[in-house]
Amino acid sequence: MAESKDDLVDSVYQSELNPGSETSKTGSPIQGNESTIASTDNDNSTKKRNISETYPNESSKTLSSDPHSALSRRGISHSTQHKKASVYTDTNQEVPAWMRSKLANDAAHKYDKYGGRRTVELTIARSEESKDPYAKYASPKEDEATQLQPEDPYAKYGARPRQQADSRVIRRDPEPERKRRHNRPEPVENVEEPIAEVAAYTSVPSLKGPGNKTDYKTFQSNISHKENKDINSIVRQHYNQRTHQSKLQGSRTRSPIYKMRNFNNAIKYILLGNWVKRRAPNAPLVFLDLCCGKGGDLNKCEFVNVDQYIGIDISDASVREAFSRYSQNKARFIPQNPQSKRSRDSRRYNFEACFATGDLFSYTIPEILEKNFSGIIDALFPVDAVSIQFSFHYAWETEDKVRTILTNVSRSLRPGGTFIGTIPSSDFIRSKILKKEFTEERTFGNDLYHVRFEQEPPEDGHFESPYGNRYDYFLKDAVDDVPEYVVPFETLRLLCEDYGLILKYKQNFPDIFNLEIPNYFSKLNKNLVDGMKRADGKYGVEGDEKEAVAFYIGFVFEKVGN
Ligand SMILES: C[S@@+](CC[C@H](N)C(=O)[O-])C[C@H]1O[C@@H](n2cnc3c(N)ncnc32)[C@H](O)[C@@H]1O
Repeated sequence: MAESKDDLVDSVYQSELNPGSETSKTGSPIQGNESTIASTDNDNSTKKRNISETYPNESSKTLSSDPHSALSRRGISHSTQHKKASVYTDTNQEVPAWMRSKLANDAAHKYDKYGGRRTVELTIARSEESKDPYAKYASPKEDEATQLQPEDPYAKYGARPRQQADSRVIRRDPEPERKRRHNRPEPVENVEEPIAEVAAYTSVPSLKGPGNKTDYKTFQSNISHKENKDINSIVRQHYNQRTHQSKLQGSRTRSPIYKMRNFNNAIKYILLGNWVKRRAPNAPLVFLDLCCGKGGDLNKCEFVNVDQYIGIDISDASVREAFSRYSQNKARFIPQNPQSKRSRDSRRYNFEACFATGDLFSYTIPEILEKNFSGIIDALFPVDAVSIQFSFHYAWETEDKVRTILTNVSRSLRPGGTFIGTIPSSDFIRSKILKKEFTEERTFGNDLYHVRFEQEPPEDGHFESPYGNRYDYFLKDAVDDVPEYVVPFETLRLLCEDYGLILKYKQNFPDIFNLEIPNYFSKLNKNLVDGMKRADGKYGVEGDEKEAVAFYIGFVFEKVGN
């Protein structure tokens, strides 16, 4: 267990603290020190958390009657102008109330507001799904009239023992004092990998990418001894490598999945556009992006008029990229209230943002954020929307991980706030199993994507436990056989209820697109729309892409309470 916050921190990146100046020494346009990036290595493989056995009473903080004072970004910047990010701060100095109690108590009681776990027995009802909604997505045995069976009754699912510490994970040394003093981001490098494993990058002939405009270098990861690594290590390495390579690949429009990427982005625009809601007309809109990656959803946050963005991801290279993307596109002057933001410059980000590196499936959000953004929980939480896009499936290795991320979601959201995500469809997977559309290598898919199960999936499509049902996922030019886990949706729905999250919406990607895109065509960026134009002149995906996108669903839960 981490004895102190310092145990959790390997390095911190922060824009130059330079109130009054608009340009930091790193060249990023900043205002005060509001644009801050923090990196907290929260890899759980070498640490354990102490989670209490009962939830404390839900203590959703009521916002101050003046929402601007309660949630104001200025509030944060003012305090931090005098007091740099908390890593530099003596713990004896003034700290927020919740943190004082934390410091006074055993570390085990830290962040009680974020709660612990209780062991609950869920009786999972059988899915009422009676027809196969995936029959229309091309499959070799489409004609065989195979009915979907009802969902497995996961009446009982014990948590698996916590993963043992993995000594193979190379931890970064604490950041040298010199770097801390200068508060500068480190140059991008693959910090947790031995040099040999990143040789592919050092041997790239030109750092400017392929010389010929028509060349495109398809992404391939290079992770050795995957079989001996835990999922966090593989995932982080994979997304770190992807971040580095994406700069060298050539024009994105040449990617074999360019249309599919645009399609997936359109889905996310639709989901966020329909479900991110401001609390009140004059209240700032706060958005928490869990597993934010390279900040691919920053544009969508501008689209839905976010005022404050918080992004967290386990991949440090991705987080740095997200911060850099944000810094380069941040509006020079950000209107300070939602009304004046009607005149916001839509080509820029008219919101404040902060980014941190952390393992969201093993640590609470205060543990990840507070060390570097002292007071942030009091100032910005609860938030209006929590988003987790294309990432939740990595958590379904163990019940512990799923409960930790759901605690993070639920404790972060205001009542009425929304939890919005995209995950692989368990119904789609079951449909593949039932139709026996698997090769002998336990694989289904096509030239664009495939799914390979670690173990023979049960013939009736009902996995014994809802957790730990691992497969390797491949998507050309994006994901290179990275392990993921089945997310049995009915289990997710019932678990969410347990966390005060009620299902409002669930739809597969093709249906989201077909039903909603007419409302969005005129609102979406022209390049995005043009990037979905098919050979037949219509818009959407085609060929192998159809099945690859049908693999996913979007969901929305709402936090209940008052
Ligand atoms: C497919 S990417 C999605 C990125 C982004 N949400 C998007 O839609 O573009 C999955 C992301 O999940 C992140 N991730 C996986 N496990 C994580 C964990 N335990 N904690 C935080 N982030 C994690 C990865 O680093 C990666 O950036």
